[in-house]
Amino acid sequence: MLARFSFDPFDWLTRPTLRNRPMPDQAPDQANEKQLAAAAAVQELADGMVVGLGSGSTSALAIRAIGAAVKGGLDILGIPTSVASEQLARELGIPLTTLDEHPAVDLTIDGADRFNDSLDLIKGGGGALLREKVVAAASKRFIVITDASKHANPLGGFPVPVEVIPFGVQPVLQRFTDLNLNPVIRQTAAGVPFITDENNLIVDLQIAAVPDPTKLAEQLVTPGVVEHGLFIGLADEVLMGVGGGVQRFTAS
Ligand SMILES: O=C(CO)[C@H](O)[C@H](O)COP(=O)(O)O
Repeated sequence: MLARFSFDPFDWLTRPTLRNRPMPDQAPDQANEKQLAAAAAVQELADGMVVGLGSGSTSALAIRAIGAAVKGGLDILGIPTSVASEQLARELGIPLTTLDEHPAVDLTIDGADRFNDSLDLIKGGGGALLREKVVAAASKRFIVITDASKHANPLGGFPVPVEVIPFGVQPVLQRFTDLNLNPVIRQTAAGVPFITDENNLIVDLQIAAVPDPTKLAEQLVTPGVVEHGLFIGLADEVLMGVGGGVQRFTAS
């Protein structure tokens, strides 16, 4: 029988769900950095665009700014990457569409849990990585918005989420344990497994650093895994709020 729990330095992450996740305590600077990055990304929108709407607290700020722009006359269609983002976009009156109607997305704006100088990302802290990756991969341009705490070389300092079908979770846990990846099934505040918008489980790999994201991504491909939170070669730019401004990282 696999041990399901060990010391969890990311305990806050494993408890709440995306839908009811309280914002972890964040310094005013961090909140301001997120706001600056979100506002800068929204400047890139233009009439007629199909826009991927990311998930998480930074994306929510961008969605709010998009909602205000739409009220002011901006003519776009949004494709949300989670149920939570869809609810927020609807509340704000942002017209929505689907990948069935628009399989090519002009621009997606989404947050990240970590990024490195190569613009490899760890995503899925909110459990929305599957839809996020589908939308990012369908996008002509993918802009990531973060505060300064998300920049990490090597990539790491945050668990790598993996979305797994419930039927296959035990063999997947066994494989990841054999690879010394310290897998833990994500739990909600109520102590039951977190269920994604696609009705799967999230297994968080509690590893300190990901010096070779491509190698780890290859190791994660095994039956039962639907997708993982390593976004490699997808981001075109990261807009990182830092201090009172925005630092722009571009893919080389
Ligand atoms: O990948 C994500 C959700 O699945 C989020 O983009 C990521 O967790 C960043 O969230 P926040 O902006 O709240 O820090």
